[in-house]
Amino acid sequence: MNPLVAPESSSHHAAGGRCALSVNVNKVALLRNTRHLGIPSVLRAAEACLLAGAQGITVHPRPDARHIRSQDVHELAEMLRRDWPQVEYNIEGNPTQNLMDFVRELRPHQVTFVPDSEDQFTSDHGWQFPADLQRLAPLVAEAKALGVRVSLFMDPVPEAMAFVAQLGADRVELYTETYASAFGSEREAAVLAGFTRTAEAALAVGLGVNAGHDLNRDNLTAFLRAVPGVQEVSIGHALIADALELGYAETVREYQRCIQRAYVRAESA
Ligand SMILES: CC(=O)[C@@H](O)[C@H](O)COP(=O)(O)O
Ligand SMILES: NCC(=O)COP(=O)(O)O
Repeated sequence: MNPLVAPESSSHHAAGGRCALSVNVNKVALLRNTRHLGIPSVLRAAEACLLAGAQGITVHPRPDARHIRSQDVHELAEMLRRDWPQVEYNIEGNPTQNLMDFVRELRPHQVTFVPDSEDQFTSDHGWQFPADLQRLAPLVAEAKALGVRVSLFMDPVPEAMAFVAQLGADRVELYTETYASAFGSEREAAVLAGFTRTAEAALAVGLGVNAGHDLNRDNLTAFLRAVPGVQEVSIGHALIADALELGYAETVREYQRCIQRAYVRAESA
């Protein structure tokens, strides 16, 4: 299969340089896997989200294939290459497990390295530096040599950003669960300030900033207002849950409105 790698100038940003929305379709596959009927269709879900204005598709094929399977990763790559050449394909996973085979074969636009164990319930932490430097260095270099943008899943620790830059990665994906669980509580402002400082540190060393995990329609706008330079959010669990009630198209439009609201205030301030 031809690689999906886009020219360096292709940033896959939403119009106007705003944060792009990448829809994670893991949970569609999770439901599909409870029968042998092929429904709901992962491909049709991705297509409906793209038709409604999503800028990217994210998958996290776990080694136990509990949701996204190897066949899904390949079929999505083929569909995006054929029908949606401007759409970013982001594959997440642990490069010391099953991820690099997908990277070598499909060369997606972006790969996000996540330090999950094989049977992890869901992602719950980022890479630790300097401890993870040595084992990540050749994997980052290999993905980069294949022309794939590399993002590292990171906790909001400003001091760690220099290590990511030292590795030659392009972006960080800030692990936002701590923000999501603090949202609406007295801890929210302090937690959010940690994300702001981390994004500032990332930008200062030349990294791009992505974010994801437990972002939703309630907490997304406030996050984007407070955290500078976020280029992409990947959202799955809440978005697919919303789509069960609202449908894919209305849900994607609603998340895009959440993103737009973050910029309207900034632009009119
Ligand atoms: C890295 C990250 O935060 C997401 O990929 C999240 O782990 C989704 O994975 P699950 O859908 O398996 O929870
Ligand atoms: N990288 C985060 C992601 O893809 C989706 O996370 P979630 O919205 O399912 O928590």
